[in-house]
Amino acid sequence: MMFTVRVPATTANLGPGFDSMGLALSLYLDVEVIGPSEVWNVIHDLGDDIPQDERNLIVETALYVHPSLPPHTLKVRNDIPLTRGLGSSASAIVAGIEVANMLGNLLLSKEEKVKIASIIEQHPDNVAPAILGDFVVGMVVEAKVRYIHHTFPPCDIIAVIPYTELKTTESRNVLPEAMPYKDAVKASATANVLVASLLLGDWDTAKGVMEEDVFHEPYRSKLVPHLEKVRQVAKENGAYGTVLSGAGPCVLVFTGAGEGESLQQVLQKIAEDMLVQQLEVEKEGARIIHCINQRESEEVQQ
Ligand SMILES: Nc1ncnc2c1ncn2[C@@H]1O[C@H](COP(=O)(O)OP(=O)(O)O)[C@@H](O)[C@H]1O
Ligand SMILES: N[C@@H](CCOP(=O)(O)O)C(=O)O
Repeated sequence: MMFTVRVPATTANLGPGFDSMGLALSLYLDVEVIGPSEVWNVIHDLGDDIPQDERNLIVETALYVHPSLPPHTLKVRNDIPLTRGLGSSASAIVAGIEVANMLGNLLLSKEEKVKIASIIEQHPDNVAPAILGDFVVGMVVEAKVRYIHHTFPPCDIIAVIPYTELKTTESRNVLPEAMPYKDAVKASATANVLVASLLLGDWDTAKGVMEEDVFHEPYRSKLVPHLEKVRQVAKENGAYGTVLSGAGPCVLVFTGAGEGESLQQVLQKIAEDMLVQQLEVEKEGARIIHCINQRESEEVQQ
């Protein structure tokens, strides 16, 4: 069987929803399963740091889900920039689950995929929207995964993506071990109001709290000096809100539907050394975009 798995990029946190909220975006990782081979072989152009054998995250995940899976050759096409805060590692994990599901004929449900991926990642904010599409609010506590999947309210989204890397592990290392009770109550209240307003499509309320995160942005801002400048210019131009995408360094700006193009031009002027790109909400999530069984594949080759 030959098939291609497509998995979208994601943005996690949306400001106050640290480790809990995420949104699927219109950049994609495609993994084509070419056929059986003697050893695992991953063809890609992602650089020498990304393994091409069974140590590759996609294969590692597939073997975690189905340890006796026979080796295959995979071909990767990826327009999700790595280590930028757009969920490339989560997409690779989800692709691995989809590969195992198809090759092992496991018939996993979406819920089972979300559970497996969230336990691997320890937080569902990237993997759940990568699997389900659109907007997900979720949690993993002691291997229990709970989530709500919902439509994100209409808006335009601009991503400001530096050409420099910031590994998620590095960006998590600057976070504190604990926070005072009073701050935790404020952080929770802010996230609660944000999620309630997003679920109701109430941007007026959402925009008041989106930039009020207490959990992570205050600690990470020193690693992403462009966040404040982008936020200020976006606000001057009427945007709803600006947040760090995942662990950064990408910054996302949410603005009114139809206003993205002009805001993109303004932001490109102040972020000349970065990629400024308008993205859509990806509604569908991970899927098989192309599949032919062995017989059809032999017929194609004749
Ligand atoms: N397509 C891929 N194939 C294999 N490994 C990948 C792939 N995409 C990402 N990764 C792994 O994930 C790492 C990036 O993860 P991380 O630091 O969490 O950043 P991101 O915000 O992009 O998820 C890469 O350095 C690489 O090890
Ligand atoms: N909640 C996590 C999300 C990391 O997302 P990524 O796209 O940067 O991998 C965090 O903020 O650390």
